[in-house]
Amino acid sequence: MQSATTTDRDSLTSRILPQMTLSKGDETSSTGPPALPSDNLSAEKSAAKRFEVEGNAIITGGGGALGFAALKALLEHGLSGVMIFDVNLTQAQPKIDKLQKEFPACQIHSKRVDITDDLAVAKAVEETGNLLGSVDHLLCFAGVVGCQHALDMTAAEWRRVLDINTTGGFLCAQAVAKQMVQQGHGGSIIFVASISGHRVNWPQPQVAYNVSKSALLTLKSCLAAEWARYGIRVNSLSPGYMDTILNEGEGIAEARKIWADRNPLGRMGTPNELTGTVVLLSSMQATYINGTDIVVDGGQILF
Ligand SMILES: NC(=O)c1ccc[n+]([C@@H]2O[C@H](COP(=O)([O-])OP(=O)(O)OC[C@H]3O[C@@H](n4cnc5c(N)ncnc54)[C@H](O)[C@@H]3O)[C@@H](O)[C@H]2O)c1
Ligand SMILES: OC[C@@H](O)C(O)[C@H](O)CO
Repeated sequence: MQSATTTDRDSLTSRILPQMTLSKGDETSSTGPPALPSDNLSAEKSAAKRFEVEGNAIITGGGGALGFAALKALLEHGLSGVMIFDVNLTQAQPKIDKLQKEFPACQIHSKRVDITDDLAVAKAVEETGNLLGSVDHLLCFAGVVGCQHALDMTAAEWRRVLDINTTGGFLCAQAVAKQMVQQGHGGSIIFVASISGHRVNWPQPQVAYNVSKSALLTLKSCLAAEWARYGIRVNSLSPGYMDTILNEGEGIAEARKIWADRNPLGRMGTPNELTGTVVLLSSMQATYINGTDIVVDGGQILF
């Protein structure tokens, strides 16, 4: 049997799918998958230049350790403008101001946004589009961890973790995808999942966290399949144990030792060891990478 052509596939899709409610740009994208990105892969672009990151980004949790390291790396690779959404910018704002001085040609903005608030997210994404001229990348770093035994888990704590880590990611992706569809030239969305989405953490009990990250991996796959027709690539990365404030605090010293002992490289990772993957997925080198997850864990999940 012959495989379905693009036209067959689109006609099938339009019969089966409910009507999309996206307004501007939707009709132009409904005739088939987007063409290859203009001349960005042409021979005159050197291999190094293909790692350049074009356009503007929203980074949720950009005030945190991993999000901030990613932001700096993206600026080093050519990002034009950025808006950080973070619920707590108190510690981060002086670092953000310093970064603006290091990269005077880039626009670096931050906004206090709770990513679980759908109306606030939609408004903030629209404002960002108006301010920067476009939103071409979304990187979802905002997240929280919680360590409770399943038998002690309250409904409120379960909902808090899922709401921030999973629903918050969906709300940001949906608002940004609507903006990207209107812009008409696609974009890149990256969720920050975790090795916790792939397997159960040890020794800490983290049922809500693990479920939230596992759901994020499925969310990434679903959106990658749905939004490729708009030129939007959706991927995720799964860090292992990184040395950030998320993994500090009372009583965690023993766990840190266990994590390092069970890692083939014998140590936790640093925020900068994640940035290469962030740049790769955001760059023109990744135009055919869609719906995948990249584990950056020093081999933690091998043991
Ligand atoms: N550090 C690790 O070992 C590790 C490993 C795997 C995955 N991750 C994931 O990476 C991401 C970043 O981790 P990190 O180590 O930088 O942690 P972090 O605590 O330094 O940063 C998280 C940021 O998210 C923000 N945030 C929390 N709730 C929010 C909300 N409702 N709205 C907006 N912002 C909110 C926080 O204010 C903070 O700035 C998280 O999603 C985390 O689950 C971390
Ligand atoms: O699985 C690794 C991370 O997601 C995280 O650092 C850890 O589980 C938090 O305790």
